[in-house]
Amino acid sequence: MSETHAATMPETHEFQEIHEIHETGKAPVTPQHTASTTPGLPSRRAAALDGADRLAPLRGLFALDGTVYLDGNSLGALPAHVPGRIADVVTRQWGGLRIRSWTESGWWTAPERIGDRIAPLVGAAPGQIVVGDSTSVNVFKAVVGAVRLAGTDTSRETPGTDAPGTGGGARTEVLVDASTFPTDGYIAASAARLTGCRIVPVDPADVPSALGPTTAAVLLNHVDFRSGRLHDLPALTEAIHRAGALAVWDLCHSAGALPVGLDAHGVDLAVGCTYKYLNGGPGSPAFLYVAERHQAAFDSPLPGWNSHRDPFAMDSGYAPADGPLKGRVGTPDILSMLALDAALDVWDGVSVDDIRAKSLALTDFFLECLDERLPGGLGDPGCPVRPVTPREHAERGSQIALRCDRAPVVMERLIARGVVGDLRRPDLLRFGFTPLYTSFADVERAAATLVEVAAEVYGEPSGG
Ligand SMILES: Cc1ncc(COP(=O)(O)O)c(C=O)c1O
Ligand SMILES: Nc1c(O)cccc1C(=O)C[C@H](N)C(=O)O
Repeated sequence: MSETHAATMPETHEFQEIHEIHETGKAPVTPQHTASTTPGLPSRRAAALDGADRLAPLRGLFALDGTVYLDGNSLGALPAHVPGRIADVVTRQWGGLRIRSWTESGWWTAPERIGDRIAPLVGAAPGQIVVGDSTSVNVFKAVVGAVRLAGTDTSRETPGTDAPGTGGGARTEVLVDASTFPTDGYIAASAARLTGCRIVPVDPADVPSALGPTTAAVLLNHVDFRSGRLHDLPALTEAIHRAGALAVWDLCHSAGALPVGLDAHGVDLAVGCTYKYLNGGPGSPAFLYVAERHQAAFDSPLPGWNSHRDPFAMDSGYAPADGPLKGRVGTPDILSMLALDAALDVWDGVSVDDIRAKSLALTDFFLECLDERLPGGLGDPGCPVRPVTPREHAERGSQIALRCDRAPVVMERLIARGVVGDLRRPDLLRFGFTPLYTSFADVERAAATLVEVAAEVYGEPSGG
């Protein structure tokens, strides 16, 4: 749990102090901050960048304090209107309408309705995304579903009865990103065992050479959760298809952060969480995309009653619904789902291309500020932090990860000074940049505080 602890919010007095700096432009003088280099006011450059930023007004839609919040790649900030909407769901819909809300408040159809709201953000036409369950559960549905679509699930009671059957049992490998977020690796390994496949961990760059006639499916992360590296979804999907296999993408770190183009690039299945860049709240439900062309043959390994063609027939025999509804399982978590529904309102009229442009400008500016302010710059051999996120825009997600051998103490002190990133053990500092609410002034303050903390920590005997 130490990562979670490292991301704990500052104590109240620290909040107040930072708030004061922000509001008055003057750093309060305390023993800890006497020699602070934290700029009171943004530089002209940061102010100009903020002045020219057409997404800047969206910041006002979020409940933010004086903290610089750079952890939206783990848990997005709260859109300010969500508590009111949830209060209405609880008191009027649940409290007043009670069971009538399943129909009158649209509860029953929320998974596919909200899926259609997420669709344009990931480049999907309506009718292909369903919201519900966790990302982990959706990885299971997608990987087993992909292997079945490849026609190679050797463990099925009636093999080949309703799958296209392109492999005739020959496609027995599932390739998985070797540096994947752990849950994907665990679940894919279990999915492979259950379908009579073998799991093959592979570096995403080596996927083209690892593909072959035995590959059934490939599970990849669009953006690596540690390094922030963006993988080439169009090229990898194409290579996977050339080998006759199916591409399953985990979009947790790209949905809401950059254009994905699911339909345009012919992705087969995809999953993603909604609590990072989509700001759906802690534990908000994940989403599952099944490309329209696969929906008829998609055979969910979790065919719960909510995916039945006529759930209230309470039939003992299973007959799947059409379209994305096949991805549903059991009763949706309505409170979380409707918090997400409300949170998605901030996207009305927002272009994902604008989000991407700002994301790259924010991460460029962060690196630029560090380069200017760290003695010798980021390239100096003695520099205490080294970027592991690629500099090339085409390979960068919306976070910057810095390797730092004293990362735990550096992140603890950053958080104590109101700059919230997170730690991935043993030596990674992660900073996520959510273009909807992060300003260039925030970025500058984060960089200045990091320079200040690094000077302090590296001026002390190690172990401190
Ligand atoms: C790439 C990736 N996949 C999956 C998950 C986890 O999914 P779940 O929603 O099941 O906790 C995360 C983050 O928690 C993630 O970063
Ligand atoms: N899902 C999380 C949670 O329930 C608790 C703490 C962190 C998370 C995360 O999302 C971690 C995140 N996927 C990561 O990139 O590290």
